[in-house]
Amino acid sequence: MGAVSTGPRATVRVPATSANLGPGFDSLGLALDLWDEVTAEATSGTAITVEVEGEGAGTVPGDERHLVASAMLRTFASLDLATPGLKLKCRNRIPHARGLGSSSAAIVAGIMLADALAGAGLTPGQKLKLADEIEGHPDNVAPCLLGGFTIAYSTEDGAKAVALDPSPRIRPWVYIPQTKGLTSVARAALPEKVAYADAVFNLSRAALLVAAVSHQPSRLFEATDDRLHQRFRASGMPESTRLLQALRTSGTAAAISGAGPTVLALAVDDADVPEAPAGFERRRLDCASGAALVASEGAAQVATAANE
Ligand SMILES: Nc1ncnc2c1ncn2[C@@H]1O[C@H](COP(=O)(O)OP(=O)(O)O)[C@@H](O)[C@H]1O
Ligand SMILES: N[C@@H](CCOP(=O)(O)O)C(=O)O
Repeated sequence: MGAVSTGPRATVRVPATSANLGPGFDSLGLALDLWDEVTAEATSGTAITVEVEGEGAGTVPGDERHLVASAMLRTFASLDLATPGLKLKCRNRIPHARGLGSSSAAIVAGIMLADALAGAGLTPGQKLKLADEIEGHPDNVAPCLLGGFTIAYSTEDGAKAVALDPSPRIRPWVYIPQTKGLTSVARAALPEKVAYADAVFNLSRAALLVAAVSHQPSRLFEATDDRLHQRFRASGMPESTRLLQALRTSGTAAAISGAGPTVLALAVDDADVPEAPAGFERRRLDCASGAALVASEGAAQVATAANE
């Protein structure tokens, strides 16, 4: 087993993401222009400390159980490297447990930081595979890593993805509620089986969505409809469900963002979207590029399975 030297420091920025986009359950996702920034330093000893500013301050763990730290540990282990002491500083802007991919952003940040501190040179495909293994579904980690609009899929060799440029005419809006909802809880509400007709419905809408997001935004309203997951989760997020119905009744292309409870609306050009109801904050966000290493110093390249 190798070791990471003491002293290297790296900073990454990772975007929020909106997964599913209606019909593309566990596959489609969009990177959004709202970022967490995390700095990690390898220190002597084995202590792991985490300082958090913004979202999650005072609530997320300050030790190795912190999601960025645990993703780093997992990455070092996959590289057959002993974990060094770690000092993490997180500046968080992505709201937690709202369906905007905060956990995927934390996981991607951890993988990228461990890769940078170790000088391992993991490829985007290797990072995606590892991120999916940690997160359990690939649709947020793919746009977080690759940016833009992504189609992610699972294979026997792990998750893979294709990234496409969303049409520049698309303007994402998010309606973020004050109430939280954990993805694990929303996943537990899903049935084991779905009706064949509903599967066919979603297949056609997900395929249409790829065309609509890429170059035919006039189809977005029809393309964001879903029959596989939103209805089963509705009782767990009644206010978001009411908002979703109101938006769609007004002709706005809208879906639950990820597992909710944020609602995503995709407007075209400068079309107006309805005001937020009480209890929600409405924000206009641009589509975004993927996670980036913004600073790195002192990492010596070590021999690992990734670069041998
Ligand atoms: N930046 C972060 N640092 C530490 N933990 C985080 C971070 N982001 C998310 N988490 C953990 O993940 C949980 C939310 O994950 P999840 O239920 O998947 O919702 P979402 O990813 O949609 O925000 C948080 O309650 C927190 O425990
Ligand atoms: N496909 C997943 C997406 C979860 O996204 P998140 O942002 O809510 O973590 C699901 O719908 O469960």
